[in-house]
Amino acid sequence: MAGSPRNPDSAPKAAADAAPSGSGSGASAPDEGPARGGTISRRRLIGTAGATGVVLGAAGLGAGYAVAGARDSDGSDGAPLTSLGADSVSFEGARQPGIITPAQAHCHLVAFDLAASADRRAAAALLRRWSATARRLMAGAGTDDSTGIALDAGPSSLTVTFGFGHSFFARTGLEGQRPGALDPLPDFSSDHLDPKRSNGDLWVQIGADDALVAFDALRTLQRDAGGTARVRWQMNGFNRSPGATARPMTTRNLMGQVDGTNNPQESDEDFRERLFATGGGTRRPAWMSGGSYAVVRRIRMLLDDWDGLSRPEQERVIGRRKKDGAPLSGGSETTEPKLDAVGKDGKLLIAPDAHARISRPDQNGGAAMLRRPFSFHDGYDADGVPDAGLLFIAWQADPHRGFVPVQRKLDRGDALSKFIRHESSAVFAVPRGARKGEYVGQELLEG
Ligand SMILES: C=CC1=C(C)c2cc3[nH]c(cc4nc(cc5[nH]c(cc1n2)c(C)c5CCC(=O)O)C(CCC(=O)O)=C4C)c(C)c3C=C
Ligand SMILES: [Fe+2]
Repeated sequence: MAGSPRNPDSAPKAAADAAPSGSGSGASAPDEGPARGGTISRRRLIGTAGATGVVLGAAGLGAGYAVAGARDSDGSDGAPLTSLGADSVSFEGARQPGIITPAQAHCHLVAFDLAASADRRAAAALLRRWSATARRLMAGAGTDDSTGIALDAGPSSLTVTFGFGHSFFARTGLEGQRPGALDPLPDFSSDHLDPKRSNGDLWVQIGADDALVAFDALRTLQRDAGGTARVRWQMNGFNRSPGATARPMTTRNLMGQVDGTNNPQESDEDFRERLFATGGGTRRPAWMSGGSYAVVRRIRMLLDDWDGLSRPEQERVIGRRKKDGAPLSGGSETTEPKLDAVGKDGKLLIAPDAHARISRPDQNGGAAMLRRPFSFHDGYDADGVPDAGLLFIAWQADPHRGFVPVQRKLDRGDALSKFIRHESSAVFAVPRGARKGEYVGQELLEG
C-alpha cells in the first residue's frame, strides 16, 4: 500500500501531519484535521479532488483518481488502487479515529446490547476482537480474507470508533466507573424518541469513502460479536463523495444548506478542553481521560414542509445564505456574522430565532460541540413522505456542558424546529485511542 496511515484524531499533531497515506493524500494539506467543517472538506478534497484534477487533466482517467499502485495483503500483485482507495487512517493514537477525521462519504452507526450471559470478561474479549478487526481493516489488510466484500477496494479512509453507553456499566458490574457525563439527557419538548432506536450498551461508528468497505467492516464486526452482543439498532448515512465537486466546499445537508461552517477548529485555544475529557473524581474517571462523548440523534427533516418555503424564508430560518453559507449580515461563508446588523426595515438581518444565531457558543454560556453528521434516507413512508434527515453526531468533553444547553435553547425557540423531528437519541463514552498492542477500553475493562 502506498504511504503510511494518518490519524489526525490520534497522533500527536506533528506526527499525524507528517504521515499522509496514499498517493492522493500525499498532496493534501499538512495540517489536515479537525478544522471547521468547511475547512475539513476543503482540505480533504485538496487531498483527493484537488490532486485528482491534476491527474485527470494529465492522464484523463475516467474514474477521476490517480492510480496509487498495487497492494495486496499477502505481498503478491493486487489490483491497482486509486488514491481514494489507498487512503488509510491509523487505528492507534491518542484519540480514536472518526472524531476529528474528516467525515467520509458513507457511514454505518450500530448499537449493540450485551447478551444476558455476557459479563465483563466476555465484554473485554469482544472489545479485543473488535479492536483487532478494526486495526486490520483500517490498514487495508482485510480485503482478501474474511468476507471478500471489499476485495480490491483498499482501506478507503475507513475508520472504526467504539463507545460505551450508560447501560453497559450495570451489565458488567462497572457502575463505579460510569462517568457522570453519561447521565441521561433531559427530555426536550420537541422529542419524538423511539426507545428501540435509542441508547444501547455499545456503539460502533464506521466511516469509509467506499460503500463496500464500510459494509465489509459492519458485517465483520457484527460477526465478531458472536453470542456476546446483539444489534440493537443500526443506521446508515452518507455525505458528498470526495472529488464530486470541482471547487469543494463545506458539505450540504438534505435541506440544501451548507452545514458545518462554524465548527470548533483545532487552532482554537479551547479546542481540546471542549472536545476531550480529563480524568479526576467520580464524574470523570481516569479511563476516559483523552476520550470524548458522542451525542447521536436521528433527526428527521420534514422536507415537504421545508420545500413549501421560499428561498428567502428558508434562509431566514437558518440566518445564512443557501447558495454559499454566508451569514445574512453579509460577506462569505467564513465571515463572522454581525448579530446586531439591521436592514432598511430596521429588522435584524439575522432573525432573533435564526438557528445559526441561537446555537452559537456566545448565546449559550460558551457551550460548544464538534458536529460530524451524516445524511440519511430510508425510503418513503406510506403517505409518500421522505424518511430522510440528519444523523446528528456531536462530540464534546461533556454532553451536559455541550449539547444539553444548546438543545435546551433550540427547544425554546429555534425557527428550524418546525421543520425537524428528533426521532432517536443516544450518548456514548468514547475512550482514548488504543496504543500499540492494546484494545479500545482496555483501561476500563481491565483496570
Ligand atoms: C443541539 C445542537 C444542534 C442540533 C440538534 C442541530 C441540528 C441541526 N442543524 C442544522 C443545520 C445547521 N446548523 C448550523 C449551525 C449550528 N448548529 C448547531 C447545533 C445544532 N444543530 C451549532 C452549535 C451550530 C454552529 C453555531 C455557530 O457557532 O455559529 C448551520 C449553519 C452553518 C454551520 O455553522 O454549520 C446549519 C445550516 C440542521 C439541518 C439540523 C437538524 C436536522
Ligand atoms: Fe445546527
